[in-house]
Amino acid sequence: MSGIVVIKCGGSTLSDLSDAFFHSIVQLKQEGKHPVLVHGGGPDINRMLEQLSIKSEFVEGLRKTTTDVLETVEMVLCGRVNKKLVKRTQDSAGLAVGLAGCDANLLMVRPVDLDKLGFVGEPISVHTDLIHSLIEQDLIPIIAPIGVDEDGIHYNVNADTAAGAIAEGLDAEELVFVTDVDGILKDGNALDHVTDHEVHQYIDQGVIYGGMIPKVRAALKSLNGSLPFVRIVNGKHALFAAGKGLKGTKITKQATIESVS
Ligand SMILES: Nc1ncnc2c1ncn2[C@@H]1O[C@H](COP(=O)(O)OP(=O)(O)O)[C@@H](O)[C@H]1O
Ligand SMILES: CC(=O)N[C@@H](CCC(=O)OP(=O)(O)O)C(=O)O
Repeated sequence: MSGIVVIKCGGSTLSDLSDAFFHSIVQLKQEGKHPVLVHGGGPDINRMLEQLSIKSEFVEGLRKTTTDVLETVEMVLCGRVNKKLVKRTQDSAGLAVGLAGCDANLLMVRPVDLDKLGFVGEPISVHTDLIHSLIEQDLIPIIAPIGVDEDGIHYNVNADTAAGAIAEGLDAEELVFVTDVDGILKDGNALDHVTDHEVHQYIDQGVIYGGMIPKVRAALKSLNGSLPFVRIVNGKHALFAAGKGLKGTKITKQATIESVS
């Protein structure tokens, strides 16, 4: 199916997303494209864990996920955050269906490292039939990043990683990371274009760090598939419908930079 646009909404920007943002996603659908939202919700998870006095820590950017943490992550992502996004989309006259990667075995994963990280999953395959049928019914899928393994066990998946895998699995024509900065910043300025080669350099130099690392890693992985470029944009001003012109940073492979600029 052509025209699929995967939009990853980061937890960092969820409270900044405007009505215009959701209107533009619905408009994109009306223009014949097929938006699919994948969301995070790290800050909301942190707040709930704190309220419940459940300790959690990050190991190399991934939340160590015990059984208690997993239960809280599912509650926050599949319950609160997912349904808020469904509401915002429907308030903008779209019809949305909220689901998680464990529904209908959409996002199949394996544990990254059970001893070190607990129930943290890395995607191994994506079953796209359900998403395709939702799209065919003119619905906008909104997906929480909970994966499932072949034994039916649920896992917490970094939302950037989940979005990259889902974009690849759906053969999306676009993948956009919506976050709380204007793109990849270097010396205080957002870069227009960055190549895969430069991304590696910036990670080594410490220009790209923290929460930006899973985004660029997911972007680089997707560039090995069908996508010619991946964007990182600020949720405060991102608008998707035709003619709006998404700003932010475009990540491409070295060889394709000229053809997509
Ligand atoms: N070079 C960079 N340019 C922009 N942001 C960066 C960079 N390196 C690290 N970051 C950090 O990445 C953050 C975005 O990642 P994260 O907080 O995980 O957001 P999200 O919830 O949207 O996934 C930015 O707010 C910033 O602190
Ligand atoms: C394994 C892992 O770290 N999962 C993330 C899932 C949410 C997420 O990625 O949210 P953001 O996009 O807001 O960062 C977590 O528990 O925070």
